[in-house]
Amino acid sequence: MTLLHVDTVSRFFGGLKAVDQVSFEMESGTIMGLLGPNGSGKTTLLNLISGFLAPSSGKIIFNGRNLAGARVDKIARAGIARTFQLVRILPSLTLLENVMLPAVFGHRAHWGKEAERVAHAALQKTGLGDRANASAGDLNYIDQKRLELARALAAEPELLLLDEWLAGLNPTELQEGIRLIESLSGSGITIIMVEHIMEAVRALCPRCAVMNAGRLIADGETSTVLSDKAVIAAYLGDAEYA
Ligand SMILES: Nc1ncnc2c1ncn2[C@@H]1O[C@H](COP(=O)(O)OP(=O)(O)OP(=O)(O)O)[C@@H](O)[C@H]1O
Repeated sequence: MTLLHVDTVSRFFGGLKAVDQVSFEMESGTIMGLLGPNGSGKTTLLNLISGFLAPSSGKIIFNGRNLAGARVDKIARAGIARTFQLVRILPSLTLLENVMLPAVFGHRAHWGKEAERVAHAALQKTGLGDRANASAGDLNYIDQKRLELARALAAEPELLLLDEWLAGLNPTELQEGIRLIESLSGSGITIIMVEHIMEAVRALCPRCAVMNAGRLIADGETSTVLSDKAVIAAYLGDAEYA
């Protein structure tokens, strides 16, 4: 079943085409890497899908409904959650309080004990289960990233958008992170992951799409896409192919 259809979506900032007529579809339960050089429009595209920005034109059809331009809270309720490149945890709250908020305001709008159960489950999945009452402000970098992911998972999304969630991890943490995303994907969540770490893309994503200067320049089987001339040129900055 098609879960997401991004249909000729564009977003301009003044004269800059940050996202330019991008189209793709995703089947439910699949995982896709979203690649591209710095400034190519990847985060803007995630912002458009998650409602942090409205598209200048085009449709974003999720579960059959066009969500283009809808408010962030409506999109979260519809079943889309995301992580941010710079983590957005609430340092003055406990880990549990951090994940309770999306459990309440996310896809299934839980209350009371049920919200607490979902929040605990999200902490458990990300390896923070035994620290629910610790202060988020005391976490080290990897644990902040885990909490950022737990917040997205507590919203119980059907579509999870990861914006360089693996960036900055050491080699051991990276392997743990890859296993964690693998298990999420195995549990049926549909995932788009913006990622620069090719090892992770190859390990996790049978499909990847590549952006350059706002346009989608490739979309297909990962090893084919990564050996595509235009993709290599985009990464190397060769205007002839890019
Ligand atoms: N709010 C904004 N206002 C103006 N320009 C913006 C805004 N957000 C992004 N841009 C511009 O849009 C283009 C695409 O940026 P975007 O952050 O989406 O790229 P990216 O592929 O995610 O890059 P990176 O890999 O460095 O995160 C860039 O030229 C950027 O400067």
